[in-house]
Amino acid sequence: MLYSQTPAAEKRRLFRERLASGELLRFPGAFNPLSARLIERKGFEGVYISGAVLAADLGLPDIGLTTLTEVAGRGQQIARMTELPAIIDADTGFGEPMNVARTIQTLEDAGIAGAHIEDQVNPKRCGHLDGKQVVDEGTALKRIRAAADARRDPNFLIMARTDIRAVEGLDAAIDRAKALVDAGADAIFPEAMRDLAEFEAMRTALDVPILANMTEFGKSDLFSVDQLRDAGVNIVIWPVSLLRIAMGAADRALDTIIDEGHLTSKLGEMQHRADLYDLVDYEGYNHFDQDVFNFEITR
Ligand SMILES: C[C@](O)(C(=O)O)[C@H](CC(=O)O)C(=O)O
Ligand SMILES: [Mg+2]
Repeated sequence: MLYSQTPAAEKRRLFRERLASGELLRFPGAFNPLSARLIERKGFEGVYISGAVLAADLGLPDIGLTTLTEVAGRGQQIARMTELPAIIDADTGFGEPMNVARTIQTLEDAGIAGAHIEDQVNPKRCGHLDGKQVVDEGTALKRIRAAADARRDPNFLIMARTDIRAVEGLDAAIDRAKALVDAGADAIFPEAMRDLAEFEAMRTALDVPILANMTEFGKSDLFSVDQLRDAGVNIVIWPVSLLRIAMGAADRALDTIIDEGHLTSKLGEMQHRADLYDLVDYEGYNHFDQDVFNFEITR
């Protein structure tokens, strides 16, 4: 009822414990707070909060237009809806290293379990677009040092994302990732890896957890959970997938209204009212106070 019962510090502690176990943790992207509940209900290990989804949700391209306030606000709304740890996309940290420090503290306050900061130049763009540019190593390391020094909860996961693979190749990505770990990154998000061998090379080169981004229609092939586990990946995200699926379904449903004049043929594809009520726990509110809510739904 209402919100998550697990305090943020406890979510982070449990997340660190699971990450240390070496198992592959699956983090689908929640495109809103309600979908975070669904992800938890299905038994996933965590929730990813995507910058691309937040931008798209606002009708914006993913080119660094969103602000820390917007990202932290949406992150808080999503994180507090689930007992699962949430990892959030903090883009380039929203400015200079001092801004990065403030970003991390703000995300801690929002109840987030970890964040990734990337080494693109400002303004950044989606990691799967052409024409990306990355900052020099010194600037990238400063961002991560600032992030690691700023956190107050040592269990808040600082993940360094490097976009250098698409610009300078795999060897440069491995060198950059090693330097980012030395600067204090707890985990590495190697962006736009092309194939499994590249993930394996990253795995061999690093002692910290690595993340695989299984975003569709991008530069990486799409691998299964089993393939990624075998390659030694520790966290996998499907950042935009649920939004793509929901928007695809919405698009088709609008066509159906135009073509058929009603949505009867789509009922089987819809989340039933009973399932929605179950997900938001109407029953819990009913128990809390019969005067506030005393409604039953039957199929
Ligand atoms: C992971 C990512 O940073 C995101 O914002 O979700 C994007 C995803 C995408 O645009 O498909 C990315 O840059 O990979
Ligand atoms: Mg992003």
